[in-house]
Amino acid sequence: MRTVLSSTFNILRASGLTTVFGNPGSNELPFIGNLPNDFSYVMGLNEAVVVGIADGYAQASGGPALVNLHSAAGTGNAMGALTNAWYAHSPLVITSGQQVREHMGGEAMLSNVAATTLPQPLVKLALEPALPADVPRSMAQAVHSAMLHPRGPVYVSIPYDDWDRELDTEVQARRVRQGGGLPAGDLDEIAARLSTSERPVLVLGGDVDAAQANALAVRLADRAGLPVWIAPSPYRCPFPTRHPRFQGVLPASMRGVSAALAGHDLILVVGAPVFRYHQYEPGPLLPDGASLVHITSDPGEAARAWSGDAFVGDVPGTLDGLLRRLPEKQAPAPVPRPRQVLSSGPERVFETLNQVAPESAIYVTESTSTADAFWTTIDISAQGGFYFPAAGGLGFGLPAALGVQLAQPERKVIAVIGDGAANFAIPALWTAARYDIPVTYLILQNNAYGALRGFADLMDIQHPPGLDVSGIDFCSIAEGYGVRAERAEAGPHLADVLKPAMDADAPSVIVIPT
Ligand SMILES: Cc1ncc(Cn2c(C)c(CCOP(=O)(O)OP(=O)(O)O)sc2=O)c(N)n1
Ligand SMILES: [Ca+2]
Repeated sequence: MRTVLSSTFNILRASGLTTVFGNPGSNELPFIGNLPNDFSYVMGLNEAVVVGIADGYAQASGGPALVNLHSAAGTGNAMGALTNAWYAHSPLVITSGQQVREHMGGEAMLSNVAATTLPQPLVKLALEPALPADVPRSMAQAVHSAMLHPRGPVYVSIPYDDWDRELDTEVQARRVRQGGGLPAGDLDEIAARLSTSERPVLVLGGDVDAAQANALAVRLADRAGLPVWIAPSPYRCPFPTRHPRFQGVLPASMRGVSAALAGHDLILVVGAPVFRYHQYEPGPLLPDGASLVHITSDPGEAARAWSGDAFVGDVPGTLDGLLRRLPEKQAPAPVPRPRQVLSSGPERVFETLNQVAPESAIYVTESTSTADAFWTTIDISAQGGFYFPAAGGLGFGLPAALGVQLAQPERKVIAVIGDGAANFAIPALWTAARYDIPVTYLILQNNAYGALRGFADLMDIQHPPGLDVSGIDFCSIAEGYGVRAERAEAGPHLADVLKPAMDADAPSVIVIPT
């Protein structure tokens, strides 16, 4: 018998969406209780964990991820994680169970009263089908919308009495393809501006890594002899950090960006907003004498940028188009930057990771005050080697590391989490143990919201409350969720602890006082 449920499963199967990341309520049982044998369910103990796992999975797999949340309360719990998914252009297909249609108007318990407005503005599309027969088509629309550039989360609220309704016709799975390369005239103009500028510089954003275009970016930098910066507040790593042209991550302020790029006459930004500033340090938007060309697949980023001429097109196609227009000559290799050997706790941790982590390791980080030390020290060369909460919303690292590991089982995922951030989604450790997902977690324990101490100084705010998070025994908490844990010092023997933990095919937590 053809039902809304069977037809929806056919649509999901055709889209490769056979893993459901969820946390259930009674509204969701008719859906998850009838999953076909080729579907699986990955549970998080709250919806922030569920969406964090799905976000990591979607980003690391390059495809959509299917989420199932419980009505309004579950959607509300997920909103923090959705801020990150939104800014990471993460294609999440979020379904939420709705009360039966007869109960909705009177707001019976577990009614999602404002289902299509509740997740706004953090979804591209929010649907609640007007009739049961439209659920399968709505699901197909949601999947295509999530995957069309600019990609992003979508939301479908489904009354739970829809699932067993019979359907007269089967909704057929459809293919939707999207073009997107820049017109030849635009590519000619950008290539000409690159060729005629005296001191051009390349600034790359996370969308380059999301588009699997790092190698194209390296070829462009080498061909045109460009120094390369990563755009402020990176959520992915678009360029090898040991490449001789790599200069570092741009400071996340107007004054900082202009100071770092001073002396360049053309700034070519690819796959990043212009720019994701963070700390407010007013100053010139561009250095004297500089012009900016901005390439993005997101019309919203193009429209709201503070400066530059923007071209909306897909990142790989544009990089490839520019390469075809630049002379074949290889610019002379620059002198490699001297490696700074730093000795503070976090730097020693990152140096140790360079020694023991495999080349293909993937870092998921959420340790805000150590970000500069991380980018100064860590070796990241492989595509898809780094994930950070795109909106800075804490509670990403612990669950997203699980999603990344599920999507990339052949690569080692190492999560570096601040002792403050760890508390925002600590129940993710239960999922790590339950599904035996072998992430190695490093919790850097400085007993403080270290980044906020820095901001308090920057903002000249004396001794604000709420920055002390001392007294947390993460080893007991981890063991309580079923994950092996130990403490280790950031010193010469750290490798002796990290190596066996990383080699073990099981999750582990290593707490490092810093
Ligand atoms: C959901 C959420 N809540 C609060 C914050 C504010 N916040 C907070 C609370 C930070 C402290 C992070 O402390 P940590 O221990 O994780 O890392 P550091 O000590 O290295 O800064 S950084 C920051 O922006 C946030 N970003 N996201
Ligand atoms: Ca901390």
